[in-house]
Amino acid sequence: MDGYNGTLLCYGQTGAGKTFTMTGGESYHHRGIIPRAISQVFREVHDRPQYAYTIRISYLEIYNEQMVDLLIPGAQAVDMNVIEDKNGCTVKGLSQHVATSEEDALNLLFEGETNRSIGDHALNRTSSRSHCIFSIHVESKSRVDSSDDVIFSKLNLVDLAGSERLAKTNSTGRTLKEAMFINKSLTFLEQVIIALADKKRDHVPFRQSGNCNTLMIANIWGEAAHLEETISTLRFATRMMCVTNDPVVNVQYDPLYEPFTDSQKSELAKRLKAWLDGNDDEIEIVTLRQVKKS
Ligand SMILES: Nc1ncnc2c1ncn2[C@@H]1O[C@H](COP(=O)(O)OP(=O)(O)OP(=O)(O)O)[C@@H](O)[C@H]1O
Repeated sequence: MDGYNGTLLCYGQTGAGKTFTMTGGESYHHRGIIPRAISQVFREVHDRPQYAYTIRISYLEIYNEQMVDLLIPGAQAVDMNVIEDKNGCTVKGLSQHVATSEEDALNLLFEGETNRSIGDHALNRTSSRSHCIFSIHVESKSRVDSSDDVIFSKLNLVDLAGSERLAKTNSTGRTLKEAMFINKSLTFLEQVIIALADKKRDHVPFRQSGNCNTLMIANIWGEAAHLEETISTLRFATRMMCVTNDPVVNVQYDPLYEPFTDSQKSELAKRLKAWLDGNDDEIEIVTLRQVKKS
């Protein structure tokens, strides 16, 4: 709520409880981190009337190396690119939906959930076959001070697909192909974390994401049969703990609040008068907002 980006991700072997942690079980009592985060965000919005907040939601799935917008009905892999700007990485083309209440945001979560790719294998009947990123975009502006600063931040809630030993999941055909993509992308993630954790390395094999508070939840399946996977997850978590980050607040100047020159003011006054007289219907809400400010 204060302008820092945050990422929370669940990592671990298939069936260890990542989706259960992130989204939750069927009852309200077992709701996961995403619905809890949504509640908390709207509670904070309510408790901070001195700020005007706009909350937007996006829900991205990465399935077999293709990006899918889960909030577009009949979601297909559409044209989206990852672009990097000073606020970090953004997916261009991914839809963002304004949520004015907790209920709106939960509906978007459920809508996205129904579009997710789920498969069935020996270790999990409802295994996520993709990586999913539910993002809460927060934009805020003070209502009380005269500053024109707008603060942006983003909370990414990430449910990674599970790492899996192909022999254990008896995967064949489509499930096998998915598993190979999942394992490949998790290997890339591991390489990035190893590089970020190693202070002596100056090359990181991906974009440096930099300004994000990051928390990883390591999900394990605590049975002897899964000891090997548990050790591998804990080893990865240990590496993750060595990564340091330097989060910053994302502030931008709102160009809509640029002060007007005298000639712009008189032009606006003329157009406003015409609009009030019913002779000019081209004035938009944005213009009225500018006028109010000036
Ligand atoms: N703490 C828990 N309490 C009760 N049930 C749980 C718990 N954790 C996981 N489960 C159940 O175990 C099963 C597997 O969990 P889940 O689908 O969350 O695993 P996952 O790590 O997301 O697996 P995958 O990587 O294959 O998607 C689900 O039926 C889930 O409801």
